[in-house]
Amino acid sequence: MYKLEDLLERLDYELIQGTIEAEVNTVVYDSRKAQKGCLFVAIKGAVADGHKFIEDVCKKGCKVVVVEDEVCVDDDVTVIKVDDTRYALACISAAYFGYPAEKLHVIGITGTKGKTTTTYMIKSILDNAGHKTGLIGTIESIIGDERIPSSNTTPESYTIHEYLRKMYDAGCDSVVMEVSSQGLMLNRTAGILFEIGIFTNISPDHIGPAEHKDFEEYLKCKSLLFKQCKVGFLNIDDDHYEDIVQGHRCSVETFGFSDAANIKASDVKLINEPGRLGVDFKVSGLVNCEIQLNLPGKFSVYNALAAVAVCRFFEIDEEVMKKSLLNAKAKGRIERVEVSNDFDLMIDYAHNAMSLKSILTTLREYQPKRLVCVFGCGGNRDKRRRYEMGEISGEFADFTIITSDNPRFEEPQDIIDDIKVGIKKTNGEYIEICDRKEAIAYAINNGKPGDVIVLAGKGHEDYQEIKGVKYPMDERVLIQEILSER
Ligand SMILES: CC(=O)N[C@H]1[C@@H](OP(=O)(O)OP(=O)(O)OC[C@H]2O[C@@H](n3ccc(=O)[nH]c3=O)[C@H](O)[C@@H]2O)O[C@H](CO)[C@@H](O)[C@@H]1O[C@H](C)C(=O)N[C@@H](C)C(=O)N[C@H](CCC(=O)O)C(=O)O
Ligand SMILES: Nc1ncnc2c1ncn2[C@@H]1O[C@H](COP(=O)(O)OP(=O)(O)OP(=O)(O)O)[C@@H](O)[C@H]1O
Ligand SMILES: N[C@H](CCC[C@H](N)C(=O)O)C(=O)O
Ligand SMILES: [Mg+2]
Repeated sequence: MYKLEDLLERLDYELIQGTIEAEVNTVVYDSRKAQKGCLFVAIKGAVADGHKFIEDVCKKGCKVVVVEDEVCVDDDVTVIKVDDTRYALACISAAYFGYPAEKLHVIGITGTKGKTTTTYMIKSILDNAGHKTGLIGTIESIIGDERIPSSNTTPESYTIHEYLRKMYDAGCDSVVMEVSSQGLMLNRTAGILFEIGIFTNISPDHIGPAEHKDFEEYLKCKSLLFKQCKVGFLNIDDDHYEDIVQGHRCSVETFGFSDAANIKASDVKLINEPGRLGVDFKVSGLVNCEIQLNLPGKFSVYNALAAVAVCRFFEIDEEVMKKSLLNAKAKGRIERVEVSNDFDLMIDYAHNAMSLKSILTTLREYQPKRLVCVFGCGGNRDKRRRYEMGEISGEFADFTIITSDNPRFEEPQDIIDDIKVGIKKTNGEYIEICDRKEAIAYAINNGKPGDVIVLAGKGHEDYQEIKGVKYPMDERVLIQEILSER
């Protein structure tokens, strides 16, 4: 049992009725999980308002409700009023799980692109150096040997503290987590003092009715991380570096190609050898060494520089760092799959115009004979992605194979038709093959020496979602089937 007073110790609140001596057995923020003796936090969400379920949770035996609005409940229920129930949920959850964030080295990464890739780089280095490192991000959360698939990049605060506690119990000493702008905005990480905060980059994204109202708000949310970390490692080359760093409350170290960077990259060499599409570069400033990556492009250099900064902080042995970075990879992030000695194939998670442009322009620098892009777009998602990705692929790939992604509740052909509107604005050559496996087979079976094929959009996903059902579909498996059927 937990004493309410203890759960509220870091929160400003008003006791409306009842007593802070009350005891509760669990904390819930979803009425469907309410049970006898629980504390319920009422959250106003994008779709529902938790306050509407208060009568229901009280009927189920809830002892304490934490609210923003006035509510009418029986006298035996304690009512706690706060300004922001999401913030309250974060404070209460931290207390409920025994403040696990304070028992771990917590590294948070924010930015529009590169978060997932950089978390895996850092986890791999720390683990190889003898730390035991948990991970929370877009693909999954990793707690010791357990891997839990994610539904959000940065989960709700309750889940974060639950996972951090499990990590601590599993013997982890550190955790690296993606901190999305929505996570910061919605107080999912409120109350956590990150030991390290990392900023990769920012460009317009996640702007829309369910996300941020405009770029200014998006920018402001990302900068919040540097008001709640001890040390910040920031990309100084980003156009919005000054905006992000403004108002910071941490010590700052910068990375980038700029001369002003504390950790500076130079002498970039793009490597295109049989079996290795990568990049080598020199690091100078606070760290002096040479790094080799088996990931292509300048953007991979940025992700690695952030990891190098973390290594300096943890005093990681240089050889361990270099070896770990050479082997670093994240599932579905420019993931190279061996299909032929003649040409390369990558699985990538680019699912909007910005990331598709970044992956295609990066691969173009390696001067492939042809750059072939296989992609579709998700159904029931922003339609602009379709026109824009069509245009990008038409402009930056030599040949596009338009196919299906997760059609969800839409007709795949309608989505393809939208993509065609974009691609037709360019002179880009394309064909459409709705079935994703057939599309990939076409790309592989028509691969020519020197080609680079990108399968964009599904990255780590191992399913295809059609009309509410997730059917197994892993591009790695499809490729093996295609190769064995040849
Ligand atoms: C818009 C948004 O951020 N939605 C997130 C949010 O849902 P919500 O709080 O708005 O939920 P809601 O359905 O309106 O319900 C409000 C409250 O009523 C409660 N409720 C609801 C129904 C009921 O019967 N009883 C009840 O008590 C709910 O439990 C909730 O507490 O809280 C949920 C639980 O934490 C999230 O899973 C959900 O993320 C959705 C799936 C989402 O798509 N979010 C995106 C915008 C997002 O957060 N993305 C970022 C970045 C991704 C990236 O890096 O690209 C992320 O971190 O994932
Ligand atoms: N530093 C970077 N700058 C620009 N593009 C990048 C960078 N790192 C990776 N990318 C590209 O963006 C895609 C997504 O990368 P990653 O998953 O690491 O980013 P993320 O910030 O976690 O994105 P998301 O918000 O989609 O989860 C990659 O597949 C790659 O094409
Ligand atoms: N978080 C993104 C992922 C998209 C991945 C892509 N495969 C799709 O289904 O559109 C979204 O849900 O819009
Ligand atoms: Mg991510």
